[in-house]
Amino acid sequence: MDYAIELDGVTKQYANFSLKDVSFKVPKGSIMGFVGENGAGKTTTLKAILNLIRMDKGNVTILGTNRIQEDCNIKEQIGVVFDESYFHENLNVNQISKIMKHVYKNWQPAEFDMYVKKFRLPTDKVVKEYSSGMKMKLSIAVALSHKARLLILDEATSGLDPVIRDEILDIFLEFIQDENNTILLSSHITSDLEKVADYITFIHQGQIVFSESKDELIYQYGVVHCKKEELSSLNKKHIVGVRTNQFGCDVMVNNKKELLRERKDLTVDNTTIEEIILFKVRGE
Ligand SMILES: Nc1ncnc2c1ncn2[C@@H]1O[C@H](COP(=O)(O)OP(=O)(O)OP(=O)(O)O)[C@@H](O)[C@H]1O
Repeated sequence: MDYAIELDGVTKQYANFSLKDVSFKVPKGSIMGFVGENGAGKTTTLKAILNLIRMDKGNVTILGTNRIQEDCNIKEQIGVVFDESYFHENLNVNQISKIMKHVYKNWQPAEFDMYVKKFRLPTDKVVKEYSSGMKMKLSIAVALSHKARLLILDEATSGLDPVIRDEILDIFLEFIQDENNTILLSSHITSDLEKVADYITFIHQGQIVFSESKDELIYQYGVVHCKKEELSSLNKKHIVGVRTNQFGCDVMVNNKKELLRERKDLTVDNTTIEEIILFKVRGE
């Protein structure tokens, strides 16, 4: 398989936080959803990928190079959206388009105008008069208008209303119809990722908990409801987390097919990405 991004043992130590030995791969032609709680290390990981911070250890290969800082051609092929706006506050969209022509060799003014209309961005206002959602849409419009092959988006859809979020998710799905295009998208909104992601990488306290195909996760994981006294009879190797309540236990398992082969008496319910994450983080 061809990969757009490969992280191998990426480590970064801050005073009160460390990214520990982070390794995962983003296959070309796919959307990878990157999830984790506030402060789990998502932005730090994305910055390490883009060489915006210096890693203590590890290696990142992005679009085939591990020297992104020296490779302007590769930089041109990456569209980046972080949650802060990086456009000058006194510019309007027409002025931004003129500037971008000098930043990107492949700047597409007509495509940019199309996104400006689609995202209903006001052309008569300057950036400082934009709402935070408008600023986010502007960043996404720019990222999509220079023939990028890879989009790296940090919480890019989080501040947007459901209608425009849905439109943008459809644009992302369209973008990866070209199998050379890839998206790495961090988000708290797991329903968005359930809609568009092919793979999910979950980071918790600076460490990767899993990086797997979304369909496999949903197909393999499930929830067993049982009485507390039945818990010890379940094969431990399948158990990811347990939550007890006044009626009994909910048990997240990671191989429902095998468990059902071993225990024909059990019923295993289907689950969601959100539930898997909650069990991993908050399960006993
Ligand atoms: N430059 C820095 N110096 C010291 N600590 C930092 C620095 N940048 C980030 N951190 C710490 O690293 C941890 C992870 O931050 P990061 O922004 O990567 O999390 P995140 O998963 O993106 O969170 P959120 O979902 O809230 O954006 C936090 O505890 C943060 O305070």
